[in-house]
Amino acid sequence: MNFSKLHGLGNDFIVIAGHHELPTDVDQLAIRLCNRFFGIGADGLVYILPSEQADFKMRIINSDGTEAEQCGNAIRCVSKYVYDHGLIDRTEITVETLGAGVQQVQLNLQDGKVSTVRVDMGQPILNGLQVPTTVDEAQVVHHPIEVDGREFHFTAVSMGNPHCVIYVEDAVNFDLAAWGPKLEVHPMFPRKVNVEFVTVRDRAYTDMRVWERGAGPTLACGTGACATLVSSVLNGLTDREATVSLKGGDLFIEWNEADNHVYMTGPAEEVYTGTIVK
Ligand SMILES: N[C@H](CCC[C@H](N)C(=O)O)C(=O)O
Repeated sequence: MNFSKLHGLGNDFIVIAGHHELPTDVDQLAIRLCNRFFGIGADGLVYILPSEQADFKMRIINSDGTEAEQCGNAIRCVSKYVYDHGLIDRTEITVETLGAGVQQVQLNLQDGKVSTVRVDMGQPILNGLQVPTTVDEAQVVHHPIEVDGREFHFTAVSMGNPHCVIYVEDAVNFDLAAWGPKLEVHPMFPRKVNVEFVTVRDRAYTDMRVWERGAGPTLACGTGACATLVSSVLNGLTDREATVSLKGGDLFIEWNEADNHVYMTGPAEEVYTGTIVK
């Protein structure tokens, strides 16, 4: 079975196209192939499948075998793959996702290949029970949460997948491993959660480091960057357009006031193609 290895700011994926449905053991396949010593190594396994409501369907399986409803960096990688590999010849395409509906995607070319991608990530979900969290409020903003005797305050945002955004003094040097795993599985999040630690530098620039649900510390998280911008607007900390600077690089995020949609712009790169022999 052939695959391609692509990444969005170092958040990397094994991409498989040409199938009509997920293999029944896709969870075990993702665990095996994403292993960075015994497999190919990646944060996730992505299938490009046919769709009845969009140009393509994307399914994303985390490296722990759990399926995610949406993935911002992966949708940019999928969009690059289908254009660069000649599966489509348009630069405005649509991609069906499991948990965020059909997304409009704009491809920006350089020397005939996709260099950056602008994705309409849809409307953020802010209702506490719908994110989901156990907090029954219309919006969960600066809400207290305690882990191991330390109190944080978080803002909950879903981009199809759940996010917990926490503001800290120095996100770049924050001890992700100490607190990320505990918050990921906190009982306040019925479907677990992606955790973003953020430091706002000014109204158009934030630093963010992420502990991802089902994948751990990644170099970048597209949906997490969208959640960070939405949270920062709700907390009065940034304007509706800002750069979210991640360990792997920068994403430009806009939360459009007119249509309430969040737009994410960033790169996607293909590193190699290969064949899975077992
Ligand atoms: N681990 C995430 C899925 C990948 C999201 C991230 N890689 C992105 O770019 O949005 C989850 O379980 O919700």
